[in-house]
Amino acid sequence: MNELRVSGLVKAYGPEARVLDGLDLDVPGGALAAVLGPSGCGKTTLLRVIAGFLKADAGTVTVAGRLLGGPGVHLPPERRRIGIVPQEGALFPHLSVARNIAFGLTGLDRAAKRARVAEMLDLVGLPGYGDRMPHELSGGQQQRVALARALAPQPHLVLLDEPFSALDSGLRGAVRAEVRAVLRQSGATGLLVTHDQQEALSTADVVAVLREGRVAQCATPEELYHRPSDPWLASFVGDAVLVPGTAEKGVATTALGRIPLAVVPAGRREGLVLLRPEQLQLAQPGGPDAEGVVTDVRFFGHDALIAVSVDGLERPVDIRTPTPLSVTPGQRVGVRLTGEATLHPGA
Ligand SMILES: Nc1ncnc2c1ncn2[C@@H]1O[C@H](COP(=O)(O)OP(=O)(O)OP(=O)(O)O)[C@@H](O)[C@H]1O
Repeated sequence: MNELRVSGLVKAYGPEARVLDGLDLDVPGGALAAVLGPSGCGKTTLLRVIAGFLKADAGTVTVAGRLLGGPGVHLPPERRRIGIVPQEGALFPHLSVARNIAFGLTGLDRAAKRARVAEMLDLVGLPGYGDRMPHELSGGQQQRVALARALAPQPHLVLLDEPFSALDSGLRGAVRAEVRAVLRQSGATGLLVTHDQQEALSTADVVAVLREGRVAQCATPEELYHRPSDPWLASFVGDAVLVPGTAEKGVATTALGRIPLAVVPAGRREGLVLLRPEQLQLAQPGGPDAEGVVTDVRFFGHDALIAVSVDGLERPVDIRTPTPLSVTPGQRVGVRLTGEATLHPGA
């Protein structure tokens, strides 16, 4: 299988700038992994080292069991069997769609090349587009051609560097879904670099979050969202409600109420209890629930975030609620908890 294994990768641009600091990452063959992280955390550097454009100072890169880079080994990019889908402007503007796709096809005769180009155009849903020039395509079509070009030489791994950032938001979701489907069909492993957490969660099979030159957590989107390893990850991936609490016998007690814990710590522990805003519900005041005053309402169309200053808590908490809205700022409300939380001891 086409699994990607990155082990102990170190890359510094100078004595002060160690961008990758012993990074480990394993992606199963055929899976699409997203690399997510704050700006400047080293996402592009990681991609460039894997592609072979940059040499690592230490560590190894292996794809489909082949050592591509490591001590004394540095295969050039064209020998790595890695396809690349760069950001916007990826296509050669003076070449037709067919010649763009055929660009990396070496060692095939003309008929075989033509057949492969046609196969790729079918795969990305653009049959008959071979004679068009890139400027005659929409942004979404251009990204599909870029994907076809990357997949044409049958790579083991495809690197996608923020490939959707130039598309408007309406188109982005559809193109993402298509790209994911095409990658699955091709069998290639994918590595998608993005700083858009919604994109990472909705598109990838696994998400690796980079922090300080290493992978802070690599997990399925659901696991990352519901079981982040620490409060920083919780706040970086999605909206987080973090409140002090005490855990005992699998239940956390907080100013918001009591809530079962997904992972039960031994004995009695104190720490930060993580909830997501959709786990908080508005309730009638004067009942058994925690209470507070609505301080702010942010409307998003399908739902809204209601900030509530809860008695006993320093800062307001966010509650995600369906619309139409039933509350206004200044109103006193009850707050009820649902689901399970995680406790981050000593945080
Ligand atoms: N050629 C270079 N020489 C010196 N420093 C560099 C070079 N390329 C990148 N850096 C630095 O390395 C760090 C990581 O850069 P990189 O482009 O890998 O981050 P990134 O996570 O892709 O960022 P972004 O999300 O903003 O694109 C940054 O601090 C950047 O300034």
